[in-house]
Amino acid sequence: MRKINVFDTTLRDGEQSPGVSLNFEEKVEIGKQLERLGTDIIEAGFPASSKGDFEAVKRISDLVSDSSVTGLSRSLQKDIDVSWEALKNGAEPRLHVFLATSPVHMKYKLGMTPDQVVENAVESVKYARQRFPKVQFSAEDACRSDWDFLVRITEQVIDAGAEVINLPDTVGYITPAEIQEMFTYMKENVRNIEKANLSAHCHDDLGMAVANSLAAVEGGADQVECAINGIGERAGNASLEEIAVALHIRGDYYKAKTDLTLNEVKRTSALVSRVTGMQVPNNKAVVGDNAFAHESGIHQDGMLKEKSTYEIITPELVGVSSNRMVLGKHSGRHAFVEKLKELGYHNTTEEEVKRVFTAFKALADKKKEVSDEDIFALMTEEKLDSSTAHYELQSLQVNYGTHNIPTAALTVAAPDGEVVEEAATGSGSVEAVYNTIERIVGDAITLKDYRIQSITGGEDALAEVFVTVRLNDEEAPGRGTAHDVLEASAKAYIHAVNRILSRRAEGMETAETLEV
Ligand SMILES: CC(=O)SCCNC(=O)CCNC(=O)[C@H](O)C(C)(C)COP(=O)(O)OP(=O)(O)OC[C@H]1O[C@@H](n2cnc3c(N)ncnc32)[C@H](O)[C@@H]1OP(=O)(O)O
Ligand SMILES: CC(C)C(=O)C(=O)O
Repeated sequence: MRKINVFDTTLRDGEQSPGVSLNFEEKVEIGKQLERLGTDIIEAGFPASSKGDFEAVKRISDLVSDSSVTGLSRSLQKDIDVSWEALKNGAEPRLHVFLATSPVHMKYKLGMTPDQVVENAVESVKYARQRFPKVQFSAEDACRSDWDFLVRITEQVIDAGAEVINLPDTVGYITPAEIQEMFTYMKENVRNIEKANLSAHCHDDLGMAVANSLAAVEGGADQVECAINGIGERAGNASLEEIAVALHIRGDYYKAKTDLTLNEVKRTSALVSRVTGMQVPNNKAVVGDNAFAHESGIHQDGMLKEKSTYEIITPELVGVSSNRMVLGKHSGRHAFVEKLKELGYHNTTEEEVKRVFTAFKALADKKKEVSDEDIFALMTEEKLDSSTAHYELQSLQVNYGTHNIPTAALTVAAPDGEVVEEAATGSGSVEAVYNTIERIVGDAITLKDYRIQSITGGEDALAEVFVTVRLNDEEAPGRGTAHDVLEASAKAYIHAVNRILSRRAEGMETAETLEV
């Protein structure tokens, strides 16, 4: 296995993400975490760009000993001098100096001829080598540069003392096949290439930064430059975690590996996301919240039988505690029964599972994700309420408007099996529902207490209603759970009535038994 050096640029190119500006403490915290992650090189900033960046690069360079710390410099002696001041006390000071090599950059941005660019780059590398033990030269916009010009400048900066040559895809333009061919070309045509390592630094403008970095490795790159969560200028850099995990999982194909401590990946990603304020999308590979979540019934069933059916990366590999089975509208019975067991329901009958699964599917149609608390509520209803089911709500419709009298229409299965339809008005929607139930039961019912709470947070949370009602001389509490507040209110009321009727039936049974 070939070792690939990981050059992290979260603190330099990553900080160039529009809207991101890290203070001293934040940069140092990320620097320490990158060392824990095991990155070979940490590009801590651009020392000549500001006093703050200078101080942060200096602090990280002084503090970090297990990674080599570097800073970026233009091809100017004053930038190199400032970088030396920031990095000189580090364990392995290294300079990253760059100059553009593409026709468009040389002509319009730098106003230099190709010969002047070569001359200037060589001078800077020689100057830097008088201080730094290790110098990396980047040919900015290499992927839009003439390959033979790249060969020429590379040979000369290697002769001047550069030991790493970076060929960046500065504007995210190249394709995987092209970059692989370009690296192969450089390996085959640069006469002194054995004295230097080649590095790839890819941007994601066309969404190919990770694919291009891996293709560069196939073409012979010894180093990849990347950022945590793929942050960076414009659409960002290649994402470090995706490259590292791809090399780990597909080492059989790439025949290459990194020395990263992969189980620090998730923690590093979370830190960078929190500190930069750049949220990681849920569906982001490796570190997104959904990366180890399974929602559909067929996938969940496969996972329960054998994890490798649908999981090529174990969550533990990158420091995520476990995968997640999300119960939602696409889930099936296998995952549902597994969840019941996990929640401690070991002795459920097939009939119970069937009924609760039906209620779960109905809820999942209305709610994005069914939580453990929701399932507890459904099971509580099943366990406690099916035994007292005298009246059973079948459907409910409420008509409410600020200028109308609220009207409710309910369909309820009565204790004798008859399906009754009734309607009534009220001063509010809940009262209209309760007046309708009173008509169906055919007896005076008084509401003594009414309380409502949501079971989980969010707009689509389940509502739980608690009531106390009085029917003739008897009082009973009732509880109802539903996605809708009015349905939960109706269920709670009917539940209380059913309890009173059950109590009466039990009393009668006892009296009859006593008589016998
Ligand atoms: C591809 C990349 O990501 S490169 C890194 C980009 N990162 C940054 O630019 C962040 C930090 N930059 C800064 O803080 C500032 O741009 C500074 C301090 C570096 C320079 O600021 P200023 O002196 O105000 O110059 P400004 O940024 O406007 O222009 C850049 C100048 O550097 C020149 N330049 C650009 N690249 C290089 C280079 N590699 N070597 C030498 N000069 C360069 C430009 O031609 C321009 O020169 P000019 O003023 O003679 O036209
Ligand atoms: C300075 C270089 C490496 C760079 O950031 C780029 O070309 O994108």
